[in-house]
Order: sequence, then structure tokens, then C-alpha cells
Amino acid sequence: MTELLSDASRTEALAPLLATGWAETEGGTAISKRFTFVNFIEAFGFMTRVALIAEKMDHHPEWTNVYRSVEVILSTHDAGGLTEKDIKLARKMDKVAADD
Ligand SMILES: C[C@H](O)[C@H](O)[C@H]1CNC2=NC(N)=NC(=O)C2=N1
Repeated sequence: MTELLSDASRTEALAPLLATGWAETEGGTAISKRFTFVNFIEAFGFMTRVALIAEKMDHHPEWTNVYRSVEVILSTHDAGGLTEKDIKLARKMDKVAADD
């Protein structure tokens, strides 16, 4: 099972993500971000691309889509908090959103 990030690696991994709009949730067990697109099709295209990546990683986001926004929460439920898997998926999501 993937291990929770240590305090030091967590701080290091989170810094660049916080700069792109990710935030730690209360309690620190997850990170979240709201992605906003120009329309519903772009938002749904983002979700479709990320869904394929998430399935390959066997790591799945909790997310909500309303019109052109997608609100994402990432946490490793098996570990009870943040792991390297969440960091990797967050980076991939930022990349996919930037390619849109
Ligand atoms: C058996 C399977 O690997 C696990 O249930 C995976 C699937 N996807 C997952 N996704 C997330 N976000 N957290 C998990 O703990 C998790 N566990």
C-alpha cells in the first residue's frame, strides 16, 4: 500500500501545486482545486482525459462537475491521507487542463 507522505516530502511536493491553485483541505487529508473551462464540453473533455489517466494509475478522484467547472478532491483513501499518488495525479490534471 502507498504510504502517507512524510512532513518534509509533503511540504516539498505541495509547494508548486499550491502555486497553481491547489489547496489543502481542513485536516490535511486531501488537496482540492476548482478547474474552470470555457464551456461544458471543455470541462467534460478534461474529465474524460483524466478518467483514462486515473484508471491507468488505479487512483481515482472525487470530483463534481457543474456546467463549466470541475471541483476535484484528491486523497488516498487506503492510506487515510495524502500520498505520492495524489501528487502525481494533481500534476497530471494541471497538465491536461493546460493542454485544453
Ligand atoms: C483496490 C484498488 O487499488 C483501491 O481500491 C484503489 C482504487 N482507487 C483509489 N483511489 C483513491 N483516490 N484512493 C484510494 O485509496 C484508491 N484505492
